[in-house]
Amino acid sequence: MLDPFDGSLPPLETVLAQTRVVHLPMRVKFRGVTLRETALIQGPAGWGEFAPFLEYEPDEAAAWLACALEAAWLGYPAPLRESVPLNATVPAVPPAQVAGVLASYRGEVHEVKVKVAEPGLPFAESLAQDCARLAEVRKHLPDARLKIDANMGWSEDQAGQALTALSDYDLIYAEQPVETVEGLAKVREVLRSAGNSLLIAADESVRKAEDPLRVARLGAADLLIIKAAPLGGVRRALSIVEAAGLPAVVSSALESSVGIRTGAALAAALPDLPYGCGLGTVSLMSKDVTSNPLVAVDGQLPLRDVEPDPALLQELAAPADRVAHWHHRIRDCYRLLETQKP
Ligand SMILES: O=C(O)CCC(=O)c1ccccc1C(=O)O
Ligand SMILES: [Mg+2]
Repeated sequence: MLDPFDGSLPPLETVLAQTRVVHLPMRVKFRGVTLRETALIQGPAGWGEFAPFLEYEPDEAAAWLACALEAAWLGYPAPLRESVPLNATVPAVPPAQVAGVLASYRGEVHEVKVKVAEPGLPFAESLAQDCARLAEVRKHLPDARLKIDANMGWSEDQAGQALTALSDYDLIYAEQPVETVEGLAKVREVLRSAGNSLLIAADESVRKAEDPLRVARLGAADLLIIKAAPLGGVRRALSIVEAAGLPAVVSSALESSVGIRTGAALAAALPDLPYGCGLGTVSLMSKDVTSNPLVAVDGQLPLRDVEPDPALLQELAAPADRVAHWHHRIRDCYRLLETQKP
């Protein structure tokens, strides 16, 4: 694995001493989360964010720590652009809430990603809700580019049906309709045989895969969704995109403005950026660690550093038992990174 630290991580005790754990309340529930718990780490190059979801074990979370340490100790590769085009993200909300979500994005919205296939409902009902949600977005934004994210929520048969129905909303791509790489390839093939040119994007098949390049090798997707943290940092994510040879869209992992800044650095360093990136999720939160949140205006996210506000870090600070839990996570992940050293 590419190791930007060249075998020498910053000392663990320094990392722990420079870590702040915060609670960020969500405006709307997203991926089942109403309160986002995340750790911010300050190093000589700036701030990094360590935000693996609570259920992630160290084997998965270690890459997220590598990303945070890279941001805080090494900084970012040179940017190729000064701002990054974004999509607005609409969680799986009822149609009546769509206007409110869209209103939380500042200025014009040109591209929207809509979450579909929310777990917990029978397929037909969930598809009817997805159609209603997309129709509502289309009603408010007749000219926007729309895309969907199913987060592996469909079987192959369901995906064929759902994508055929949802193609009526003129989508630019569908993110991770099914779970497996083979499934993505099959769904894509079925669509093509039916004369449907809807593009397929791989997300979980890249960020949760042992081999993130398998999707590209098997021709299972038309584009990749990439996230800096689960891929082990900006430099490693860039090398994966280069090796894959597919267009890429950078997306958030529901971080504060600090983690969004890392995503922006990744997006800004990509030679090609054909779609809006999913880095607008700060707008789905009601609090942030800075009074100057890294949000897009008119769909463009400016590339700038983010400095958490000490008063906000204090106000949003997680209780002591949660801090102890995150120190534990960091220790476990750090040990794994040490053993993964080349
Ligand atoms: O891509 C976006 O528009 C927002 C980010 C997003 O959807 C997301 C955020 C956290 C975890 C997973 C995902 C995902 O893309 O599946
Ligand atoms: Mg996704």
